[in-house]
Amino acid sequence: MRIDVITIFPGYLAPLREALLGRAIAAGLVDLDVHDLRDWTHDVHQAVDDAPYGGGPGMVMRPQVWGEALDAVLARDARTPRIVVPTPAGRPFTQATAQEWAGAERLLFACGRYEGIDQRVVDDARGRGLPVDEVSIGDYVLVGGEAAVLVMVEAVVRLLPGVLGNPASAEQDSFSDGLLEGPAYTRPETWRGLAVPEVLRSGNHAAIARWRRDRALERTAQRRPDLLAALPERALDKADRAF
Ligand SMILES: Nc1c(O)cccc1[N+](=O)[O-]
Repeated sequence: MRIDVITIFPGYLAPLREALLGRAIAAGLVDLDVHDLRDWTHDVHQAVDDAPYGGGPGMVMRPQVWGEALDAVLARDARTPRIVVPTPAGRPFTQATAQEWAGAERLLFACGRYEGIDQRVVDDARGRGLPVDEVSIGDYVLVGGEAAVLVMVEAVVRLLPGVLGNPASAEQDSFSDGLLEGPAYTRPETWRGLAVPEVLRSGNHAAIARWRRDRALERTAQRRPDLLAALPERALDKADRAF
């Protein structure tokens, strides 16, 4: 997978070259290119924004600069990318989104700042038949899209074949089966007077699996009833319903 990121703060994306993601790049599973949007400005001040039409607070990122940057970065590789624009006005980014994007040959993240990118940049890309996703990682206000890119790239890259040491862990993660993960424990058996649930030390794998499923159902019902309501009928077996 090739990943391009266009931003006015390239240094913000440095963590993408650390740890698991860094190892995926070193192993050749991911090609990462981070581009400075200001490389496509032509004025001494390297201006990337301007006042919004219609007035109002803040500044809007200029279409000319973004258009040139996207054209140049698109031309760097023959593979057509899914263009991703992180924005509070986007559709929610979920584990399903990460799984969908993990199948893409190329992702191109366009990081907006200020009040966002002139809408015509997205409209022009879509008008040329390019897939553009405007997505949000959550209902809160960030200063720009870079933090969202760190989140989304990690969620996607960990799903790529060969990235995780144990692929099974991706299948057992929270959300992968539509439920939140239940509590986890490790040694010692008792810590500050708190003991590990006996079933987990029983060696009875069927009982352990049932206990874990019940804790996941319980936690999801308590913390994210919306996820439980969204589960397809077939996702809950008879034992689940008895829970
Ligand atoms: N929430 C937010 C924002 O305020 C600015 C850029 C991107 C996002 N987001 O992806 O959620």
